[in-house]
Amino acid sequence: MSMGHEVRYRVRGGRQLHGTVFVQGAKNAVLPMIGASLMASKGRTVLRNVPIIEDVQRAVELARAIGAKAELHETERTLVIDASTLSSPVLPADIASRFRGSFLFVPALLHRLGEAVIEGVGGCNLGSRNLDFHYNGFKRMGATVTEQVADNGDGIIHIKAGDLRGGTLYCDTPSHTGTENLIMAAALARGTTLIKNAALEPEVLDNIAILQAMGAKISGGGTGFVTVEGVEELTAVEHTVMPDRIDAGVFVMAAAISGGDLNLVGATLEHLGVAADKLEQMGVEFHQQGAVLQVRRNRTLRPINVITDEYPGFATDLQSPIMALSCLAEGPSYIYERIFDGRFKLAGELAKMGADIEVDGNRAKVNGPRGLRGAEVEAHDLRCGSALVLAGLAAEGETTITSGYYLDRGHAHTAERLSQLGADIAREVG
Ligand SMILES: CC(=O)N[C@H]1[C@@H](OP(=O)(O)OP(=O)(O)OC[C@H]2O[C@@H](n3ccc(=O)[nH]c3=O)[C@H](O)[C@@H]2O)O[C@H](CO)[C@@H](O)[C@@H]1O
Ligand SMILES: C=C(OP(=O)(O)O)C(=O)O
Repeated sequence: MSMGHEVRYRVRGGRQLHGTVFVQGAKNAVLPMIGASLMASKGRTVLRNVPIIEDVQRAVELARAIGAKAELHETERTLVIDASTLSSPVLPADIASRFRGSFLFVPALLHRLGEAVIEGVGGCNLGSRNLDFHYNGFKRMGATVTEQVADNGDGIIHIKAGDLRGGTLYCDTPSHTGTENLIMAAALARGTTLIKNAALEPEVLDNIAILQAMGAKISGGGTGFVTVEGVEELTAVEHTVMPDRIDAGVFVMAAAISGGDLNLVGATLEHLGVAADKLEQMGVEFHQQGAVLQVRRNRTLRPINVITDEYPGFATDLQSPIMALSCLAEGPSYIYERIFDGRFKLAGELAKMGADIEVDGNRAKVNGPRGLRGAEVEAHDLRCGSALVLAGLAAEGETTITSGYYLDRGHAHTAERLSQLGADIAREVG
C-alpha cells in the first residue's frame, strides 16, 4: 500500500507491444457489489475476479471500519465479506475521502443501522460531481438529510433512514452510482420503487444481477426504467465480477499507440460501446477470436471526433486515453466532454510532452500528428494517469509520471502487465 508515499511511473517509449494481457475485474462493478454485500445480515459473500486496486483496498478498510469482516485474498483475486456484525454508521473521512465508491455503502448503512454519517466522499477531481440525485432519492423514500460542519470546516452529511418506503425516483441524467444507490436503497424498502432515467452501464447491470441473486426483486435493468419490489432480507452469495471495459479500452489504445498487436483475455467488444467504432475509424483492427479479442493498428492513425456520453455512448473514462492517442493522428481531432465539467487537466500535461491541444470549456481540439517527447508529468486523476502512460509508450525518451496513486486506484499491476508485453516501464514508491 502506497498511502503517504509518492508513487511514480517511469516509461521509456518507442517499443511496440505484443502478447496476451488479462483484463482485470471491473472497478466500477466490484465497488457497488461490496456495498450490496453489506446489506446481507447473515452469511458471507464471496466476490471473484476482484481487481487488486487501491480502491478495493480502501473499500476493505471502510467495510472493516463500519464493523464488517472483510478478507481480500490477492492471489485468488477473491474478496470474502461477512456483514453480520455492522456496528458503526460512520464513513470516516480518512478512508471514505479516498475513493468514490465509499458512497455506495450508504444504502446498507441506512437499512442495517438506520442511518449513515458521511464524513467525506472521494473520487477523481473531475469538476462538480454532485450527489443530489442520490440525496433526493433517499429523501423521496422517507429519509432525512442534514449537513453539519466539522471542527476542521468539512461538511458532514447525516442521513436518517426512518422507515424507507418505495416511491417514484429519478435521475436528471442517468447517473452511474446514483442508479446503483437508489436500486440498493429500494431493494429493502417497503413497497415498490420505480427509478426513471436509470443508467444503462454494464456495471449497473452486473450489480442488479448480484442483488437479484441475493433475493432482490428488480426488473427493467438496461431499459432506463427500473422497478424494485422491496423484500425483507438479502442473502449472501458468490458472484464473479465482470471484466473492466475501461481497463480493456486502455490496453486497446496501448496497442494502437505503440503500433503493436495484443490479445486481450476478458475483453468484451460490446462493452466498449461507441469507443470501439471510433477506434476502428482511427485505424484499429479488432478480431474477436472466441473469448479472446485481438487488437492491432493497421495503418497510421486517422483523426477522430469524440463526444462522451452515457453507455453505450463513448465512455468518459476513455476520453483521456483517446486524447493521448489522438496526438499521433494525421490531422486535428475534436473531443467534446459532456459528462464531467472538469476532465481536461490532461491537456496541460500532454503539452509538456509536445502535444498541441486547444481547450475551450468542455471542448478540446487535438492538433496531430505530434511527435511526443518524454517529460515529467503529473496524473491529476485516474484516467489522466492512464493517458500519460499511453503517451509515454509513444514518446521519445523517458516520461516520469508523478501522483501515480491515482493510476493505482483503478488499474491493477499496470507496470507488470505492460512489461510483460514488452514495454519499458517501472513503478517506484518513495
Ligand atoms: C465508482 C464509479 O462507478 N465511478 C464511475 C461513475 O461515477 P459517478 O457515478 O460519480 O458518475 P455519474 O454518472 O453519477 O456522474 C456523471 C455526471 O452526473 C453528475 N451528477 C451525478 C450524480 C448526481 O447526483 N448529480 C449530478 O449532477 C455529475 O456531476 C457528473 O457530471 O460513473 C462515471 C461516468 O461513467 C465514471 O467516470 C466513474 O468511473
Ligand atoms: C472517475 C473515475 O472513477 P471514480 O468515480 O472512482 O473517481 C474513473 O474511473 O475514471
